Amino acid sequence: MCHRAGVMTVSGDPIFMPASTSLPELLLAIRRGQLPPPASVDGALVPATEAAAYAVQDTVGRSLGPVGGWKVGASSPDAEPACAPIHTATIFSDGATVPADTCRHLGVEAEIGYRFARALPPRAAPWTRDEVLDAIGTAHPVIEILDTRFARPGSLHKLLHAADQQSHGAMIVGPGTTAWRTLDPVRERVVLRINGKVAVDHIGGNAAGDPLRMLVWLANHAARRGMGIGAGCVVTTGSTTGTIFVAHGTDVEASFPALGPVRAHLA
Ligand SMILES: C=C/C=C(\O)C(=O)O
Repeated sequence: MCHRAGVMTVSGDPIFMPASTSLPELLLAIRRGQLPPPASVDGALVPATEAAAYAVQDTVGRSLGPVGGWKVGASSPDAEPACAPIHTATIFSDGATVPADTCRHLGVEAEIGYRFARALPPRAAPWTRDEVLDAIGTAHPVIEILDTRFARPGSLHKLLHAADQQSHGAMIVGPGTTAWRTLDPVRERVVLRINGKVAVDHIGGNAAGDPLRMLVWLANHAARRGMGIGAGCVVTTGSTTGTIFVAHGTDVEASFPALGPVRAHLA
C-alpha cells in the first residue's frame, strides 16, 4: 500500500490527487464514477479510530438517500459489533432483479434480518434489551451482497472498509414472520443455493452468536450517532454462510426453515 500524501494506485499506476482530498470525497467520487476504484490509498486517509470511520459513513451517507436499514456484525459473541446504515436505494424485495450497475463485486451472504415495527430514536437514556426486542415486528431471510468502492473486497485497512459502509452492496429482504421470538437464530439451519445448486448448508448462525445482542448494541450506537433506528428499518445481522463471490447474471436463494426462502437475480 502507498503511504505518500495525495497518491493512490489504480492497477499499479499512481494517481495523484490534491493532498486535501478527504476520504468521504474520495469515496463519493468513486461512487459517482469520477474516479476508478483504487487498489491502494494514501495512508493519511485511513481513519484513525472506529469513531472516525463511522463519521466517514455519516458524511458519505448524506448523499445516498434515506436510510432503510442497517447491517451489524461481530467477530465473536463478546466482541464489539460493527455496523453501517443501509439506504433504500440498495434494498430490494424478494424475487427482485438487482440491476447490474448496483454492485461491481457480488459477494453473496445469507443472513437473518429483523424489521423494526417501531422507531428507536435518539434519546438520553440507553435503550434496554426489553425495549429493543419489543420494537421488533418481524424476522426475515436476507441476502446481503458485499461490494466495495476500492479495487478488491477486504484488501485494504479494516477501517477503510468500515468507512466504506462496511462493504455493503445490496440487501434483498424476504417475507417476514411475526413468530420471531420462537426462532433460535444461533441454531437455525441455512441453505444457500447459487443457480439452483447448494453452495452452503450450515447450522449454527455466525461468529457473532446471539444477533439480538447486536440489535441492542445497534439501537444505542445509532442513537448516539443521532440517527436511531427508524420504524420499518431492516437490520441484517451478519453472514451465516461466509461470502460466496459470484458472476453477474446469477440466481441466488437463501433459505432458513423457520423463515422460508429469499431469492434474487443478480443481473
Ligand atoms: C458489519 C459487517 C458484518 C458483516 O458483513 C458480516 O458479518 O457478514
